[in-house]
Amino acid sequence: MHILVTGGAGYIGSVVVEELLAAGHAVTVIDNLSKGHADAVPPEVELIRADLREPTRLRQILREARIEAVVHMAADSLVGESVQRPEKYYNNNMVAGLGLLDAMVEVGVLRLVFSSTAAVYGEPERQPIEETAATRPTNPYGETKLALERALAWYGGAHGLRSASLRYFNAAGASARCGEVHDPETHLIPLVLQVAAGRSPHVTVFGDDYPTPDGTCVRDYVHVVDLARAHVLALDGLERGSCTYNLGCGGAGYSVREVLDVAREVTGAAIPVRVGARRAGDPAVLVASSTRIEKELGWHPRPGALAKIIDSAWSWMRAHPHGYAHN
Ligand SMILES: NC(=O)c1ccc[n+]([C@@H]2O[C@H](COP(=O)([O-])OP(=O)(O)OC[C@H]3O[C@@H](n4cnc5c(N)ncnc54)[C@H](O)[C@@H]3O)[C@@H](O)[C@H]2O)c1
Ligand SMILES: O=c1ccn([C@@H]2O[C@H](COP(=O)(O)OP(=O)(O)O[C@H]3O[C@H](CO)[C@H](O)[C@H](O)[C@H]3O)[C@@H](O)[C@H]2O)c(=O)[nH]1
Repeated sequence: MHILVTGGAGYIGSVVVEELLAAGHAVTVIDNLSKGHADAVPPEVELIRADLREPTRLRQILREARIEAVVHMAADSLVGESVQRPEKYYNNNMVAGLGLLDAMVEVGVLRLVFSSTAAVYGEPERQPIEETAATRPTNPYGETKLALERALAWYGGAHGLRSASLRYFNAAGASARCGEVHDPETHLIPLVLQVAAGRSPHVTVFGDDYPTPDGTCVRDYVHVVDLARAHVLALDGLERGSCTYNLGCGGAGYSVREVLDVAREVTGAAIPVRVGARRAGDPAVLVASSTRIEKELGWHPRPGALAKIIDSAWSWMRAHPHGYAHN
């Protein structure tokens, strides 16, 4: 198929593009490069530098490139910022998302894989979290992602749009070509590795008084390459209808202190730590049950996860000490 990847110059998007190509699909990327990097897009893929909120351009791209399916990853995705600036998230995640759906329906592109998030669950009552758990987002980021998920269900009924909403837990790691470069960086693993590389003096642990075994937050880190492979499976799965899947590694997850310990083993660096205040909006534990996608689509994240994830990110960082060459 010819697939349009929105946000394909971003961290996860660039790896999804690699996996789609490896599966034999043709790919076009649309990205406004607000956060993405032109160099993250493989040279054989057309990168259209445009904003999703350009409706005429969007329809033209869908028609002229004869797009058959869309992987929609373009979004703003910082939980804290979304609380400070809800309008930015309602605009870019919900309004722009709805504009994309309208363009797709008008042009007759009726297959979509959507990047959703564990943030739709808010503070879940039970771990691991199943897709049937209550969705009660605690920030505008999760709220706007959930709003688009719900719109997808209604557009499906009315217009025959088939969709897969993939609720990612914590994406981490790198492929051989693509790694995580955000400015500012807010994610734990790249921040820890910046300290290991001597670029920052210490990691701040956001709270050590959570009701968890060592007092720090527990998360479910999933290798970005495994995550990307799920998109290929989800596209194939659309033949059977619409669906919603969690994407995590399950198990017990890893606390912030466990992440630090594994990073020390992988890098051989001391990685000094300071304990700071809790970060607003951080649930204590977020661990996925990914049983549904394992059973229905045969997706299996690779075992031995965290050390391999951190090792891949560390290798990429050392090979690309200045990140990407262009934006
Ligand atoms: N990183 C995670 O752990 C995580 C977890 C859950 C969900 N997600 C979701 O996965 C997706 C990708 O996340 P990421 O970490 O790769 O983020 P990212 O910021 O690296 O990538 C997003 C890309 O979208 C582009 N973009 C944003 N708004 C756009 C617009 N209006 N028009 C065109 N391009 C636009 C940005 O330039 C960027 O390249 C997002 O939808 C995010 O909400 C990420
Ligand atoms: O400097 C830091 C950075 C993070 N953390 C902690 O490390 C854990 C992971 O934090 P990240 O910022 O790496 O990731 P989040 O769990 O906050 O966010 C991820 O999960 C969210 C859903 O809950 C969203 O989907 C978001 O896009 C995705 O990156 C959290 O407990 C956080 O408090 C620290 O202690 N210090």
